[in-house]
Amino acid sequence: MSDSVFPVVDLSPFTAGGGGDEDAKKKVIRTIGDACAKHGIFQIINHGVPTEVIDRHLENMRTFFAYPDEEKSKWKPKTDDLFYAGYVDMSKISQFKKEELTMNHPDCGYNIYPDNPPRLREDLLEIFSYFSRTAVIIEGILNDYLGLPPGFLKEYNNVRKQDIMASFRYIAATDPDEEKIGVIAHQDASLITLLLQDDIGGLEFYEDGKWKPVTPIKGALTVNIGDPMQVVSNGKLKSAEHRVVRTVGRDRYSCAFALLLGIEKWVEPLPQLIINEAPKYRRFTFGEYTLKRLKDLKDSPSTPEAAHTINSYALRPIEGEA
Ligand SMILES: O=C(O)CCC(=O)C(=O)O
Ligand SMILES: [Fe+2]
Repeated sequence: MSDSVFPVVDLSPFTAGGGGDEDAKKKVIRTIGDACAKHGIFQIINHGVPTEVIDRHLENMRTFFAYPDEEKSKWKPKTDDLFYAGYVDMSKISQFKKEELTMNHPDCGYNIYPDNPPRLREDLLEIFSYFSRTAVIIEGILNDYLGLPPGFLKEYNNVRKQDIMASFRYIAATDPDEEKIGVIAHQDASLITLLLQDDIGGLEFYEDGKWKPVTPIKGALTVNIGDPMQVVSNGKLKSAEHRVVRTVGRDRYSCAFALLLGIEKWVEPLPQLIINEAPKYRRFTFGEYTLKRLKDLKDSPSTPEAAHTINSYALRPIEGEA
């Protein structure tokens, strides 16, 4: 089904109506948890987001990003705040070779919905709510894999209004010899990220000294672990380093849904997970972490070592990492 090294997991025991059988659920928990411990990334099928909702979203984004600049510019963010919404041409302000349309959780109080293509707002709301449901299922699976009390992570991360969905168009490379990075290597600020990519490919994860591609599978979603999940799990689940490489002659469309913490939340190794081992990270608030990430994005640290990463919070050097 996929020649990628990352597992493809059938989520139907958790998504098919009527409740899956317990053994099938246990198997899924084990496979997903082991994948997160080893790679920090896996793909899912039968994840509960209907294929037609996914196809419609990609079609909407192809239509929207093809509009002239003056149309898209009508939907630019109105503030410079931490949280923004709407259309941004990242290639004009950063090293990212992409345009994006960002949507905050509908309850967050700040959103910008382009009025074309028609029904875009309803479609965005629909796919957002599907993604949210699937991400919370994965959070529950990881909760059980870690042996936490039932619903513990859901309770810890109990406010949903800071979640974000961003849809992207990566601009096709024109020359095989040009720099083809679309998004530089990074780890996510989410607990969990869901990624939808079209058939172009280009998403790569760094592991064992190599960049390894995630082969697109129609209708599948890629899931990766972000920094706060690595910390709360005391390093048991791995925040996966990834990047996007552009293709010559073809634009690439993708969409990321981030299950995020509130900025006031403390992030620290959970007490249940440090009974028999020392904590690997100091505690910090999600707000502190987010501000430092944003500063790096604006100021571009001169060396990779100067950049703020999750290792900045390590209490001692983490094995295998500089
Ligand atoms: O476009 C993609 O496939 C990945 C985007 C990404 O890594 C991100 O938004 O954090
Ligand atoms: Fe990412």
